[in-house]
Amino acid sequence: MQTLIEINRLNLFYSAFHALKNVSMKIPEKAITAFIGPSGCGKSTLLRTLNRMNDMIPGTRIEGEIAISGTDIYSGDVDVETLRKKVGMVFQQPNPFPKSIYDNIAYGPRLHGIRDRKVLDEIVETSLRSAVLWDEVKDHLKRSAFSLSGGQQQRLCIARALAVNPDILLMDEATSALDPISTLKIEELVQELKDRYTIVMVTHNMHQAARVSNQTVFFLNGEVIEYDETEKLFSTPSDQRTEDYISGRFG
Ligand SMILES: Nc1ncnc2c1ncn2[C@@H]1O[C@H](COP(=O)(O)OP(=O)(O)OP(=O)(O)O)[C@@H](O)[C@H]1O
Repeated sequence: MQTLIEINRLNLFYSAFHALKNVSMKIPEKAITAFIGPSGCGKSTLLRTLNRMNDMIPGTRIEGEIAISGTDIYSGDVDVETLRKKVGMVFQQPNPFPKSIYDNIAYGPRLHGIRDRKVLDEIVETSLRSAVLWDEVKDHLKRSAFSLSGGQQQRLCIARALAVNPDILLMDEATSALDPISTLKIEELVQELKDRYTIVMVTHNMHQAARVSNQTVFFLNGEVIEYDETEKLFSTPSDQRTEDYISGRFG
């Protein structure tokens, strides 16, 4: 598999607190990479570095390099808005805007200057289809996004992220607030999306990582202990600490 994201000796500090320690890894293109590890080990922090969401947290300092398609995203000439268009994000709690279903999806494209109604209609339909939500909402596009169930809202947020045509989709525990059936739907959706997008997901659920991802990264106390093909990491991990974690001996 081709590498899309390359992280090299990354260190991240929240003021004096050293949250990521010398992290290096390669994230393959058009595949699903899962971050696992106990609470507070740095999974979300690393995820947020990939579209520079940590820039918004005062006191955050970064050393090292993250290259996407060979470009260092922390170098001076990178435009953060363009980066975030290419690297979309979905959060733990579905967070639709207080707008209609249609306007949630059209929001990003409009922000990027698309005004033509026909073009917007097409983007709305394609994005909702990609998020396997179209059939459920096509007759009520003017309704508030809040009229949808939690699982539907999360698929709407995925559709909203897809509407600006990203290459990468970051998912931060995107199913942990959902019921098992909605979770399964999102897992199936993610499997479909991986043919077109590079997906990086943080999950607390090891079974989910094992079911869904191609590559798994195990974190402990801000360090990457190991990363490998998911099947290999869960069947024959190389580090005793990974073995202990996946067999439930700690964490
Ligand atoms: N904005 C912040 N300011 C200071 N410390 C932070 C901040 N965000 C996270 N941390 C600390 O950095 C460490 C890593 O946090 P992070 O949220 O990345 O872990 P995580 O593995 O995603 O945890 P969880 O699984 O509980 O979400 C934790 O010790 C956390 O308290």
